[in-house]
Amino acid sequence: MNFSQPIIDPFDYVVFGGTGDLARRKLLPALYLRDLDGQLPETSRIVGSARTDMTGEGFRELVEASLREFIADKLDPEVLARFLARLHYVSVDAKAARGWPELATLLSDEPRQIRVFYLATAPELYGPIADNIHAHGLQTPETRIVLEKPIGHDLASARAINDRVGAVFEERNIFRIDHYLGKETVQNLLVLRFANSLFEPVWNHNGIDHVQITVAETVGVEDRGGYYDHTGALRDMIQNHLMQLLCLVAMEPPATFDREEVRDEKIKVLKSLAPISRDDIATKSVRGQYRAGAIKGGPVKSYAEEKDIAPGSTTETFAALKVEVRNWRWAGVPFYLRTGKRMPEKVSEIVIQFKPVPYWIFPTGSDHAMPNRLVIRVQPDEHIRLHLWTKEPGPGGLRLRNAPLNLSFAETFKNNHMPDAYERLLMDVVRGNATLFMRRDEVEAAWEWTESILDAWKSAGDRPKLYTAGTWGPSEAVAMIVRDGRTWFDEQAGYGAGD
Ligand SMILES: NC(=O)C1=CN([C@@H]2O[C@H](COP(=O)(O)OP(=O)(O)OC[C@H]3O[C@@H](n4cnc5c(N)ncnc54)[C@H](OP(=O)(O)O)[C@@H]3O)[C@@H](O)[C@H]2O)C=CC1
Ligand SMILES: O=C1O[C@H](COP(=O)(O)O)[C@@H](O)[C@H](O)[C@H]1O
Repeated sequence: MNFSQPIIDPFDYVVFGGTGDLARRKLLPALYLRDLDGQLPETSRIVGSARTDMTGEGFRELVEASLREFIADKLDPEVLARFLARLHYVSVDAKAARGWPELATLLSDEPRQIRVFYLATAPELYGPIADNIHAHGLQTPETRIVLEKPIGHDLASARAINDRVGAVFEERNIFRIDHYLGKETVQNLLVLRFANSLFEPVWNHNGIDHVQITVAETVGVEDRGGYYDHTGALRDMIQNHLMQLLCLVAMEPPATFDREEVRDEKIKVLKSLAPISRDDIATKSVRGQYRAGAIKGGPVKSYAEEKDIAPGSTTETFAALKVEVRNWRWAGVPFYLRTGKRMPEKVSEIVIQFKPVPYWIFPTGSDHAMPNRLVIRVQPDEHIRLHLWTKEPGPGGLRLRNAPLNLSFAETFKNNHMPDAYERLLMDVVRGNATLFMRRDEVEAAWEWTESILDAWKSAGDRPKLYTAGTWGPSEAVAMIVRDGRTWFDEQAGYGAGD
């Protein structure tokens, strides 16, 4: 067993929605992996909860099957037995009285453990669950609540949830999760920017031409059509994950790594975003929806044919935006954002495109004089590549080649475990460390800005452009950036060489 992580304080983790997709695919495997790492104290318990009637034994079987499905290669029989023994199940209806007294009885066995209520349910249940926690006296001084994204459907519903949960829990005990903040490469953005002296002098409109943020997925909506069809890519991905990435790229250095200081700087970025109005949507936004196509050689159906999608749905499965951060540092530097389902590959990446040198002195290659570029690959094949011009070795003329300095996580940190984002975040909740979680004002500022786009699309009656599954979205997304004399970064296209 590897005790590489300090054991944390004993806890009871109550997962509402404990039988759902998120709990089975991410939360319970993450808790198992922390147990495997020796981080969970002996008395810590995990309580699954949902409306479905199920015995503790039934829940343990469900969880074991999930672990075998999602992390089979990490299963150790001794740890598995220990982990399963921590599991309990209580059938609770979030909106009714059923099950709450039983949950209270179970938790009262360990009144001194840190208590976490993780709400892996639809956001409409967050208010009722908070009320019931209060009504049944389940809160101790060391009780935290975790809210999954999306926090609401728009600004008004987000405020209503925040008000209702905030009436029961102090802000310091509310953990609004955005799992992108738990990704190693996303946390590393802060280290890259603020622990190295190299970048800061050019990390502004003097040194940077533009920024691209791409979060592409090969999957479609899978079994989540019911949720996705009234959500869409803007609400599902841009309002939260891409906004957080943008904040980490654009924020000012916080005075310390204190949670409030980091979050204070992020909110300033969100408040600097120029709204995208109805007049802007044609030039600054693209909505798309996939039609049938092929992913990695296999045919896939259209969005319209997926399960639980309303006939004639106009929900976007792809969105691209040109975003302006209106402040001194970023004046005139566009941030191009795009995200979509059924893209050719799963890749999340941030590209910082630097400006060219002021004058090209080399006799050849000027037509290829691609300026330096920093590529931060969030996932998969995590790496940071700084593309530089270099002399190609060899006799004769001076040949220039654009080649990357490559910091590959897999190679550089061969012996380190790359934890899943949820592993880190679930433990941060127990520790009471909210640095990597969103504060109320951040969520609301992100909604306020997102809503400007949703309103503009709605009032213009904007319909998504169809794109073939397995492509990079509608051609309008290419046109949006090409109009500015730029292109989306494509690593496969090569780095260019002058000769
Ligand atoms: N799945 C994912 O990859 C991600 C999901 N999320 C968010 O996490 C949340 C959960 O998503 P997901 O797991 O996919 O959803 P699922 O529909 O798979 O699961 C929902 C869970 O909630 C339970 N539930 C529903 N109604 C009630 C109720 N009235 N009282 C108590 N429990 C209830 C369900 O069990 P039962 O029917 O038995 O009550 C089930 O366990 C959503 O907000 C989603 O947006 C966020 C990021 C990624
Ligand atoms: O929050 C969500 O994120 C996933 C993508 O997460 P990743 O860690 O696999 O990049 C997305 O599929 C889902 O629709 C969305 O709700």
